[in-house]
Amino acid sequence: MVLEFAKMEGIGNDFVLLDDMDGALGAMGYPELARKLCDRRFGVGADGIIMALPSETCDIGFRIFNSDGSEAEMCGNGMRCFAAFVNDRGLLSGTRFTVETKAGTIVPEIIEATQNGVTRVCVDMGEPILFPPKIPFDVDGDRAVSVPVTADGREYAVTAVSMGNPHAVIVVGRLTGDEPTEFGPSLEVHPLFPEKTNVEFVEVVSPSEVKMRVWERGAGETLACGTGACATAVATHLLGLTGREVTVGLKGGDLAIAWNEADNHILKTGPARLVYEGRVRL
Ligand SMILES: N[C@@H](CCC[C@H](N)C(=O)O)C(=O)O
Repeated sequence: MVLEFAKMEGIGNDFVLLDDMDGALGAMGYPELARKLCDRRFGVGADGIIMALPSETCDIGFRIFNSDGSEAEMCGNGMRCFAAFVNDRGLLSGTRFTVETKAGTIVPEIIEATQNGVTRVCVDMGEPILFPPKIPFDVDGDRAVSVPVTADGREYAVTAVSMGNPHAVIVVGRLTGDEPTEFGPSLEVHPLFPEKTNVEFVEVVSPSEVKMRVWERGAGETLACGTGACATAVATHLLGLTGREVTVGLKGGDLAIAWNEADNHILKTGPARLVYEGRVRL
């Protein structure tokens, strides 16, 4: 079977995008398809695959599978790539549309049309949720923003934020860059996170700028994570370290995050780029 795909990236977080509006690929099993296509030696190579699907509740449907075949509820960088893919292929008309995901309805808007393969997209990522519910209340009866978590004999102050998918955000003094591979694997499978978790290590540069490195659930260290950048902006704001608008600097580039006070929604703005289009034999 020969499959047509688009290889795209959002600040270095890369994906294989597939049009499955007619459901023909579902029979192959998306998890297996993800493992095969994401393999960087025997496949195309990517952090995940993203499917464009029909939807009964939104303009279009979106599913994301990590490189290990596990399904995630949402993907922030992937959503910008998806919006550019949908727009460039003419799957929908208009520059703003509703997308059904396992994390609810997400609304991307193309704010700068594709030029040299690059599209600028702003995504309404919805509302963040502090979790898990087991997190204790502090002495004043407020919910603690972070909890101590021990993994591999080390203690971390973790702020757990769901953007539909789980994130464990840890503020460190100064990033060395080795944190994801050193500490990510044991935190990803910590029992506090029954669905496993993405792990973000964060250095606060100023009230409007942070640096973040990430270990992703089901994909390992990646160059960037959009939902992770949103979770980071929420955590650092709740910890009193940043304002509601922050630039998150990742290995692959920057994302602008704004947490709107009026409706509690998070807007994430950044680029999406078509790397190439191709055909692969499976
Ligand atoms: N890189 C993504 C998140 C992809 C899913 C994640 N690994 C998970 O399992 O939750 C992003 O940009 O948000």
